[in-house]
Amino acid sequence: MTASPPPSESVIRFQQVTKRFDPDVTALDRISLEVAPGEVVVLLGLSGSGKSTLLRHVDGLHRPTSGAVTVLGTDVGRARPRELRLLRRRVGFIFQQFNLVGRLTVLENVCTGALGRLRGPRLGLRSYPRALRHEAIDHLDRVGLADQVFQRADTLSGGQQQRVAVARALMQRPEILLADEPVASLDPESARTVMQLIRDIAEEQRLTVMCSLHQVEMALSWADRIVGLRLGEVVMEASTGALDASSVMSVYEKVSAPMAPVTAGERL
Ligand SMILES: Nc1ncnc2c1ncn2[C@@H]1O[C@H](COP(=O)(O)OP(=O)(O)OP(=O)(O)O)[C@@H](O)[C@H]1O
Repeated sequence: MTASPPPSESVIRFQQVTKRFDPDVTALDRISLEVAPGEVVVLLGLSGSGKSTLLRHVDGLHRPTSGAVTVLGTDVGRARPRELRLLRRRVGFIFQQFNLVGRLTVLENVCTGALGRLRGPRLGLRSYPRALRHEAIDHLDRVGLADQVFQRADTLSGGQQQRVAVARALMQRPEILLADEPVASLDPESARTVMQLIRDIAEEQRLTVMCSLHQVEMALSWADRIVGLRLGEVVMEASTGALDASSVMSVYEKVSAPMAPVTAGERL
């Protein structure tokens, strides 16, 4: 399959990146990838193919074993802890399980997205500056939850909780938005709503988005480009306009396990 031409100016660049967790587990295998500003990229692949590991390199939660990851000009492999903290402020992350604090209100959960911009810890909603609380309400309005601001987060539906997580990520004023299977726990209708919301906001704010998904049709209608991973390697990379569902399904071909050596005893 023909790879799309590399973007001229990239905000995310993987150069021959290998990640080993131990000598037996190669999670990423010589990955080279570039993502342009404002691009929306979906990672597809079987469970264990390396999607989460790749995403976690983009905000410096992992460092490469070899090769280089450069994100918004920061060399993730060489950055000092402080530089990584600064990078993480510029990168929002949305997770499958939302990761909200259930006993806090929706508004307070969203405010926590701004903690990287504030000095010192915060305790209670009123400890956040008023302007910031208003900013949080604006984001909740954008995700359609302005009437739920004082609800406890754990009383909301899964789709609503994920919209709160989107609002919380926006409080970071991110330049890159990462999403790791953001709709895997949602019913189809809520999944469509959340994905459309992320896409619309990404366009409005010119965010660069990298998202792992398991839904091929959704990926095709949603992304600008699809990157297919298998056993930590990029096995497909193309803009969605050049793809159909059957060509994408090749990413999911099972890799047959290596043949066990036949012992002399078995030959007899
Ligand atoms: N912290 C870790 N320590 C050891 N091995 C890990 C660690 N994180 C991931 N792995 C291994 O790396 C490989 C890739 O895992 P990863 O979670 O990136 O896959 P994935 O494509 O995101 O899977 P899924 O779709 O199930 O989330 C797997 O073999 C996994 O077991």
